[in-house]
Amino acid sequence: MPVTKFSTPEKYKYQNGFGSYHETEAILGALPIGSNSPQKPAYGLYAEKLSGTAFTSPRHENQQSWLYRILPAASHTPFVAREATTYNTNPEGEKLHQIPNQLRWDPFDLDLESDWVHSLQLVAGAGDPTMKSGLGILIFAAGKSMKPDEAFYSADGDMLIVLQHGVLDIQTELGWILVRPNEICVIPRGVRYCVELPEGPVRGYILELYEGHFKLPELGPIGSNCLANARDFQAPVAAFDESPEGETYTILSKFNGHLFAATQTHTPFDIVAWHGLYYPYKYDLGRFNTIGSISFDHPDPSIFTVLSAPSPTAGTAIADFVIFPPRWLVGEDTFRPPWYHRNTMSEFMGLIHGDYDAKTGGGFKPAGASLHNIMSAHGPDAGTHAKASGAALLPLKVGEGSMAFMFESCLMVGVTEWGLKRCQKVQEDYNAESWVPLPKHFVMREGMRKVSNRVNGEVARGAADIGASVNGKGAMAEMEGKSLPHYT
Ligand SMILES: O=C(O)Cc1cc(O)ccc1O
Ligand SMILES: [Fe+2]
Repeated sequence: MPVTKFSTPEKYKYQNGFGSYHETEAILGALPIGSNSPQKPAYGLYAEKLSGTAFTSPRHENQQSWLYRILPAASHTPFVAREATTYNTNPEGEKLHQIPNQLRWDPFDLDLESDWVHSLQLVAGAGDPTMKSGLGILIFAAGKSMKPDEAFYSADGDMLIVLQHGVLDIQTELGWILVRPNEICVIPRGVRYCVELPEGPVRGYILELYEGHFKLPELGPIGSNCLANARDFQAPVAAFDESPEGETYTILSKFNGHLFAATQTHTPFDIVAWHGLYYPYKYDLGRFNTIGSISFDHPDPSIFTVLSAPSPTAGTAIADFVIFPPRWLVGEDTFRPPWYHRNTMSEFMGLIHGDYDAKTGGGFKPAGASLHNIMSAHGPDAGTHAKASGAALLPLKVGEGSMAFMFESCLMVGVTEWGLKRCQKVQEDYNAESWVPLPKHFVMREGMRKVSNRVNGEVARGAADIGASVNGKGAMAEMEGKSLPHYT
C-alpha cells in the first residue's frame, strides 16, 4: 500500500538563529509548559529526549532536544545488517591511502539509479566513528527519491551537506528543510530523515564530523558581525505525518559506516512539537558577509570560515568549512591569488559553480575536487601566476557567479580505494599541468651581492637596504624618510 503523507503546509517555514533555543508546535498546546516530561503529555503524545552531547557536557556546549511524538522512536523491530558486503562508508573498513601527493578529481558523475542512502561514497577520511574521532568526506550523487516509507540516520556523526547540483527536499523528524543550490545543511547525528528529489538528480559533498559539533567561528578583532551571521541559519518547524493502518516503515541506520535496517508500523515522522538546541539547519551561502584586505597582502583564508568544529587545541579545527564567495580584490602591490603554500592542516576543496581564482587552467571544475594533504605543496597554477603577477592592480571583482569551498582539517586525511581508483576521476597530470610548468625568473646578475645577514653581530649592508631589523636596532633607522611602495 502506498504511504500517504499528511504534512502540514508548514513545510517551508523556518525559525532563525544559529545555536538558538528553538521551540515549535504543529498543534497548538502540544508543547508542555514549565516541564519537559509531564505525566500525561498533551494529546496522548510521548515525550522523548534526543541527546547530542553527554548529559554532563558544559552548558555552553550542551545540545539536546525534547520531542513530543505519536510513538517513541524505540518502537521498531531489531536492526539487521543490510548489504553487508557492498555498503561501506567507513574509514576503517576501507584501506585508507595516506599519500603526500596533491590530488585532483574530475567532476563526479551523476547517478540516476541511486537514492540518497546508496549514493554516499566515502572519498577520504581520518579517524574512526567508533572512537568518535575524526571525519569522513563523502560524495553523493543520487537520481531517485528515497521511498516515502523509509527514514535514514547516521549514528556516526553530524553531516554537513554541500549541495552542488539539484534540490533536496528533506523531511526530518524535526520538520522539513528544502535545500536549494548554493545552500548547505547540517543534519545532526541520529536525526532521522528522508530525502526527496523534487527536481531530479542531485550531487554534492558531505563532511561527516565524527566528533563534536559545528560552531560559528570566533570573530576576534573583526567584532560582533560579519562572515556568517547567526540569524541567517534556519531550523525547521515541527511538522508531522500520521500513519494509516497496515503500513510498514523502514528505518535505515548508518552505524560505523555500515547499513542496518529495522521496520515499524508507524511513521517515524510523527513529532508534533519539539524544543531544544539539537536540530537540523540550513544556510544560504549567498548571505555570507565576506571580508578581505583593503590595503595589501592576501589574508589567511580563515576569514572565509562559515562553520568550525574545534579540536581540543585552541584555534585548531577538526574541520573548518570555508567558502570562497564572489568578492572584490583591491590589494595594492600584492600578488592577489592565494600564495604558494604548505600547511600543517589538510585541505579538501570542491567547487559548487563557476571558477576558482587560484586555478584558471580549467582542471578544477564544478563537482570536481582537490586534496592538498598535510605539507603537500600547492598554490596557483602556472597560468594564474603569470597573469596575476603581471596584472594591473585595479579593483577587481573575482568569483562572480562562483562558489568554491574547502574542508580544512588538522588531521591527515587518507583517501579510500573508491576515491583513488574506483571512481576513476583522479587526474594523473595535476602536477604536470599546474606547477611543473612554472618558469624560473630568478637570474643572478652582476651587481647583486651575496651577503650573510649577520657578521660578528653587525648588520650586513644588504639586509639594512631592505629595512630588515637584523640586530634589533639600526636597520629600521635606515628606513626613516622612506615609505613602503603601497603607500606612495
Ligand atoms: O587554494 C587553496 O589552497 C586554499 C587557500 C586559499 C587562500 O586564499 C589562501 C590559502 C589557501 O590554502
Ligand atoms: Fe592552501
